[in-house]
Amino acid sequence: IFPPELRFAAVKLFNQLFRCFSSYVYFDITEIDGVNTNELYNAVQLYLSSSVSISGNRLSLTRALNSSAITFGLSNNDCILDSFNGVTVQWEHIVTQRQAQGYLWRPLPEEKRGFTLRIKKKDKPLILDSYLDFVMDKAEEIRRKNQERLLYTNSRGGSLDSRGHPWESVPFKHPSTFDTLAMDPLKKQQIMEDLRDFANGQRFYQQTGRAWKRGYLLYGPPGTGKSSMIAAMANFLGYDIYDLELTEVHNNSELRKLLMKTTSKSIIVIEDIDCSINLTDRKKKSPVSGMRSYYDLPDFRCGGGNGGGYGSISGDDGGGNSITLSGLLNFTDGLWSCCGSERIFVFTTNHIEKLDSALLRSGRMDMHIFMSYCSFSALKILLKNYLNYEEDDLDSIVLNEIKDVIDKAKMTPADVSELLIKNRRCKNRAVTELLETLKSKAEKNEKNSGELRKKEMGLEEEEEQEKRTLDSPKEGSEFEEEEEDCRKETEEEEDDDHEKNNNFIQ
Ligand SMILES: Nc1ncnc2c1ncn2[C@@H]1O[C@H](COP(=O)(O)OP(=O)(O)OP(=O)(O)O)[C@@H](O)[C@H]1O
Ligand SMILES: [Mg+2]
Repeated sequence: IFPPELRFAAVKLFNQLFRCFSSYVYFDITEIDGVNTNELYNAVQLYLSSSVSISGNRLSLTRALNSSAITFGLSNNDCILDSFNGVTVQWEHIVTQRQAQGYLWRPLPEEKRGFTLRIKKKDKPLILDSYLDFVMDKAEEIRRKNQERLLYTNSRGGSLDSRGHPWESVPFKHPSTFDTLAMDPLKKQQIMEDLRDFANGQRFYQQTGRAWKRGYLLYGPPGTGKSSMIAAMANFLGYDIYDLELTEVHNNSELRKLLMKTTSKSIIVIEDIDCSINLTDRKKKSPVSGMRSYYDLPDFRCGGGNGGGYGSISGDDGGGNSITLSGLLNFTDGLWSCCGSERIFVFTTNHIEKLDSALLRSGRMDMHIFMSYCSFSALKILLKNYLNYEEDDLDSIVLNEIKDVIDKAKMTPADVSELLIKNRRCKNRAVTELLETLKSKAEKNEKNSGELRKKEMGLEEEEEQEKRTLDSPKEGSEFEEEEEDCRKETEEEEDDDHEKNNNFIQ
């Protein structure tokens, strides 16, 4: 009976009256704002997926491109309550049919989707100030967690891609985690806590006026898990990895450009740093110039031109065609290192003694982590991961035997895991072979160290002998000794006189 316009006006009036007297305010977040996609809508959807989980009756499931996880979402016209700082809010997912449209340059979906946020009027300031920011941050975190991580490399040697990017990326799917990493559990815990503190430390870094970055140096013999640790760090934090190949970088400014093109929340890795650049103490005098230090000198690069070893020194001092140590130091700790934030630098080396102390100081390499040979606690982790062995499953006699020899054997986790993989079908054989290998290695090491000790003792004796022959009295020295004695006596007499005089004066 009523014309539609009148009916629409009446509903609108009723709604307005209702909202006037209601103690709630409503915010509509539509999927498409005009013709642009509304970022907030996607963020809310993702955020709610973490709180909805699998508890609802009817949920919508999505899996985005490049995502490694399925996310749950609210179904059409469903509601969910959320609380933030003690305030309860309600989200409603509203889906309606879109009315027929005229010609659009970009066709819109047939359904009109949006979230309506209902909050108490008195809570409005709190919600608008921080809740929506919180939702955005949380959504970003979930997105990062679900998204595949990327491994970037600069192996193109400085050339840029069509978008001006010097880095090439591939999906990063390394399965190493802190659970699979065999090392002392206490040390592992410390590293994990340090990483967690770093990732949650935005306010701390701001308060203390420090750039939000942290450096780790992983050192130890080959096969002790340095690269595996980097992968575990990336998986733990959900960061991308930039694997910087220093031998592909031609000069300091190229290094800086590479740094500028890295994103936040990433780990920048330089593996085998001692092989990539000459990193002797920058205070040492250069053998070539005599005046300038290594710090000022251009780098002697590995594998450059003359195949292996450090390349030759060019006449250039930094701005030209090779990286210098100072360039690298600026890269890790200079003003440029803080473009972007939340960066972790990881350097690895087999020879820490070769590195410049300037590179090792706190602020550049904040934490030095020694990756050691396989210890008993590390072995237990490997046995559990590779053979599904718990400590109680093993015979205590065998366990004690292993405990006795494992440190002396100096076997790397890589060697141990290889042995376990080889025998993974027969657990008993794996353990017996492991024990045998450990014993024979321990014996060999002891024999070697005994021989070395003997050699050293022999050398020491020879040196002593040489010293004795050099120190043996020469002709005329007796007279010198007598003279020395006389001199001492006169000096003592003089001192006595002085004392007497002094006493007297006093
Ligand atoms: N601590 C460890 N925990 C678990 N697995 C390990 C560990 N160390 C080594 N491995 C195994 O050995 C292999 C080699 O280890 P990784 O590449 O991490 O050693 P690395 O210390 O980086 O050696 P390099 O100095 O030669 O680069 C890995 O594939 C991993 O499976
Ligand atoms: Mg490695």
